[in-house]
Amino acid sequence: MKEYDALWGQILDTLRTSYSDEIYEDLFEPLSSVKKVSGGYIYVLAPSEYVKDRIKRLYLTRINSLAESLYKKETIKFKFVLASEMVGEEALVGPEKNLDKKYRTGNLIATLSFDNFVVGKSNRFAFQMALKVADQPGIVANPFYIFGDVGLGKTHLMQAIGNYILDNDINQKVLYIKASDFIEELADQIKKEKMDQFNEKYRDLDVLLIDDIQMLAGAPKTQMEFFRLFDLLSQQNKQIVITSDKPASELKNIMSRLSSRFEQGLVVDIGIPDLEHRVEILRKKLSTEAPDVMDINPQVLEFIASYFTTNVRELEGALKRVLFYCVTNNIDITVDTAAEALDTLIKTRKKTEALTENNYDRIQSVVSDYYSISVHDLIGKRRNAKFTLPRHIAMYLIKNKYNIAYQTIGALFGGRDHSTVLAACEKIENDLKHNEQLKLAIDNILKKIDKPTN
Ligand SMILES: Nc1ncnc2c1ncn2[C@@H]1O[C@H](COP(=O)(O)OP(=O)(O)OP(=O)(O)O)[C@@H](O)[C@H]1O
Repeated sequence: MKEYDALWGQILDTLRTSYSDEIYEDLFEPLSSVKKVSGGYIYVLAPSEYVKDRIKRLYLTRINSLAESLYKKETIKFKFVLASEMVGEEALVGPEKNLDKKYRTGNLIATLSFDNFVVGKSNRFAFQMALKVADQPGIVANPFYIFGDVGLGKTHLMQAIGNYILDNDINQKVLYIKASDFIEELADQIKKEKMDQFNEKYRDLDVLLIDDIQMLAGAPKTQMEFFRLFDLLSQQNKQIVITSDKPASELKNIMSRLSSRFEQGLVVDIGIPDLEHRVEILRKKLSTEAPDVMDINPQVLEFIASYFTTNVRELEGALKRVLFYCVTNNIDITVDTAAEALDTLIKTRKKTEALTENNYDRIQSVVSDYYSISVHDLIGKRRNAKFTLPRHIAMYLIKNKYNIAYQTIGALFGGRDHSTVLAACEKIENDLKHNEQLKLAIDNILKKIDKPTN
């Protein structure tokens, strides 16, 4: 068994260097060690259907080819299974469940529905409107534009619209696509001179769901093509749903006739869920993914929700980690064991949060130093040019370096609102085009910010 563990360790090391930290942490890190070797297969426990399914669809071929090149003694392949499938030998070696049941036509994932979308203050309006759009596609709001920060449920809501429409009328031609895949597909079809096929596929749709539209930035050809498609579909009242990480007016490098079209319909945002809402999301996840531990102490859920505050994907990941940790170690799920399971994650989060917060502080202190004013005045209310220029520069630098929401930056400057920060950043950006002195000042400030402090 040891040599199979070593092989699996080697494969994990290779995967860690091949994929982004996010993919590694989300999919590979939660996998266990080798559980069993039988019939030419190495069995590894996956913590959830989600991980198992993604590994199988996207990474199994790569894992097996790594196994082939690293292990020469015999042909050996990997299988990823859930703990529940490990109970009976037969369940393991018997025919696999049809995982594709989870997927349906048009790239839709059947499990992303309105039913399991937990509603709270931060997403209530978006949810209510999504339901109306799904009920009367092409009529209520077209396009329907959903924006919000990473991992807050935009894709879930968009997919739920698609699923609902298909549930009502199986003949509807619904397609979900990520904007980055749309760019790739278009480039590919142009290369293969198959634009007819491309047009046929997209212009024939009843419902187009396009995810992460900000990815079209800097792809002018795709934007032109998308613009044509958008006009064609909307003229025929075909429903278009768009998601983005920012409001349409803040999209950069997207042609304005396109972004202004996005605002013609209805724009909704999804915010950060509060504690109660986050606990509810965890409870819902438990009820679908681990119903046998539904009687878990509510304090465990509160504990997890109190640390993972800004991203539902991370929140879910933390819950999965706790479940997996306790199941594999055969221990009760308590606040203490949850803390043990999440120890490294929580420490890393604290470190990055502290680091980033300090960096905002650092920008503020370097800028105030440079202009010989106090940080108090930099973030304060006084409005003469002596204070406003450095203030605007500091806001601009924080936005450019960390790309955090304007609202968040406003909070760092005495609770100023989103539009004040936006105007300040735009002003500096415009001035930089012709003001050499400003450019020089910002270059110097940046050098000071980047200089290591002891
Ligand atoms: N309100 C909610 N209720 C239940 N699950 C949710 C909710 N919000 C988010 N999730 C879950 O959180 C995970 C991340 O959500 P989703 O992928 O929709 O985020 P996103 O906003 O599209 O993120 P990104 O910007 O990275 O594309 C998904 O598993 C989704 O099902």
